[in-house]
Amino acid sequence: MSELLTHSIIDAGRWIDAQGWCPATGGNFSARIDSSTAWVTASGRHKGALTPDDLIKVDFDGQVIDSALTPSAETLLHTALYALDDNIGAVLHTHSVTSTVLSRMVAADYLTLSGYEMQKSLSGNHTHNEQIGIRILENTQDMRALAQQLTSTWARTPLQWGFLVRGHGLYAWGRDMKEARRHIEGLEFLFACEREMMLLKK
Ligand SMILES: CSCCC(=O)C(=O)COP(=O)(O)O
Ligand SMILES: [Zn+2]
Repeated sequence: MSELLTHSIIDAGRWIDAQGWCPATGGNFSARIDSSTAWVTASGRHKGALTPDDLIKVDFDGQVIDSALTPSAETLLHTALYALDDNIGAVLHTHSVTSTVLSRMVAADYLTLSGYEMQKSLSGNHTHNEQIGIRILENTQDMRALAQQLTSTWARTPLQWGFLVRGHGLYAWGRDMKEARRHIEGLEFLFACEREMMLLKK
């Protein structure tokens, strides 16, 4: 089971790198093991060339279990998501050009999307006609503060599919790695469309 999980992270990393969404050690990934632990990528590794040795078991306080390696600097965002929603099985974080730029072009707390058929790539969406909001959190190097932003926004309104961190990148999740991959791919596609629309309107 654990081997399946670790390989799902390694495969996701190769795929994300092939899309150009995790340049220069950017991004990090994780998969839930059980109700209190997850596998997360080690900090500072190129996420397109991960091996099983680059994966670390952590608890939901971000504490390392049985490893001398340093987990992702952003581990607390992954573990906060697992603690917030028992249905989250995998989390992917990308540093695409589109997510980085778009999150700086929109000044508001939410990016609103509507009118796109590809909204249906996000679970629970059955029409292009709905308005969907993707929360934009303010970036900070203080991961406890960023995890706190996430937790307090969630307490007001639970988030779905993913969120942006301004000038930084995208987090997306799913019930399992397959769904997390669909959500990150769907969101990246929708963001690319939105960025293109904004540029054409200028
Ligand atoms: C050059 S990447 C800057 C850190 C970051 O935002 C990231 O996603 C990667 O950090 P990690 O510690 O997971 O390697
Ligand atoms: Zn990052």
